Amino acid sequence: METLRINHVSKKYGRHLILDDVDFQLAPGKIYGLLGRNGAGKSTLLNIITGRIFPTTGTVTLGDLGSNDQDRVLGEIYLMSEADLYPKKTTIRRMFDLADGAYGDFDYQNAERLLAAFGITSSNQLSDLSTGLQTAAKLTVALNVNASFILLDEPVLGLDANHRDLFYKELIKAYQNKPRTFVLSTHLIDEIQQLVEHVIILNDHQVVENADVQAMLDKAYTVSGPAKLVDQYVAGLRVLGSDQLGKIKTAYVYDQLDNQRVIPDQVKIGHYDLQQLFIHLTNGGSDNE
Ligand SMILES: Nc1ncnc2c1ncn2[C@@H]1O[C@H](COP(=O)(O)OP(=O)(O)OP(=O)(O)O)[C@@H](O)[C@H]1O
Repeated sequence: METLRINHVSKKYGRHLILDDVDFQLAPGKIYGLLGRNGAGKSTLLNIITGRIFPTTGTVTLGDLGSNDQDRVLGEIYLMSEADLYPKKTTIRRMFDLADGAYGDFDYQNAERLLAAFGITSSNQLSDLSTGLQTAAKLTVALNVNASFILLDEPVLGLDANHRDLFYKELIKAYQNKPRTFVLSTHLIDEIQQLVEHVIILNDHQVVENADVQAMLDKAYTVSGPAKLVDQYVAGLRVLGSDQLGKIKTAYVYDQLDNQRVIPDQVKIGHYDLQQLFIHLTNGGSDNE
């Protein structure tokens, strides 16, 4: 399997810049999170990667396939999105057949098993299902399609907690049975923190973080205590934001701590999670500093 490269992609709608020089790679067999606030450009980017929208500048390439091999590139990428591309009255069985026709080797048996777990059958029409069960049907296609890169735009839209839990377990199962690259674009960051290995964060039209989750969390420290001592301790470190309650300040550091720096008794060091990190990286400096 080969690496999918998003090369300096920019997108403008009229004078509005939606994506600005977005450049990153998707390695084979890895689970990614694509995160960004509402309107950050995630769906636009996923649509560009799957050839549904053209970029204004930049390219998407797979391995050493050239621009003449666009069909082969697109044949390796599947996008599940909220957009309803199916004609009215399409049955789920027909969705399976379409995925089989386009990508070959659709796993009908596993798909039927998963549908049953979601409480639906393949004779159901997509448009007759509730929002959550439409998502479940689309996820069933996505987890059983024969593509090397599976992009999931809002994969848990409308799913209840039980069905979200089922989806996360099935995603791991699908990945373990046949390692492929999955990209999850979701706002439920807490729920995917354990699932994704690598995160790409879009903010203000650009990629502001592109790193392994563990490496990110390893430098996400809270430093709390009397404001003056906290300020002294974090001087020179990258601080994303801070909260202050009375005289107690908490600074959100995103940096390696300096082992040589003595931690004063009244200062406590802790960790914060991916969701907090996301908020601080994308809040446009509106912290209570
Ligand atoms: N066809 C279009 N014409 C003009 N502007 C568009 C078009 N499609 C998207 N946009 C704009 O591009 C921006 C990014 O939209 P996009 O749907 O990619 O964001 P997103 O990160 O997926 O957002 P959300 O998390 O809310 O779904 C938004 O400001 C949106 O209004």
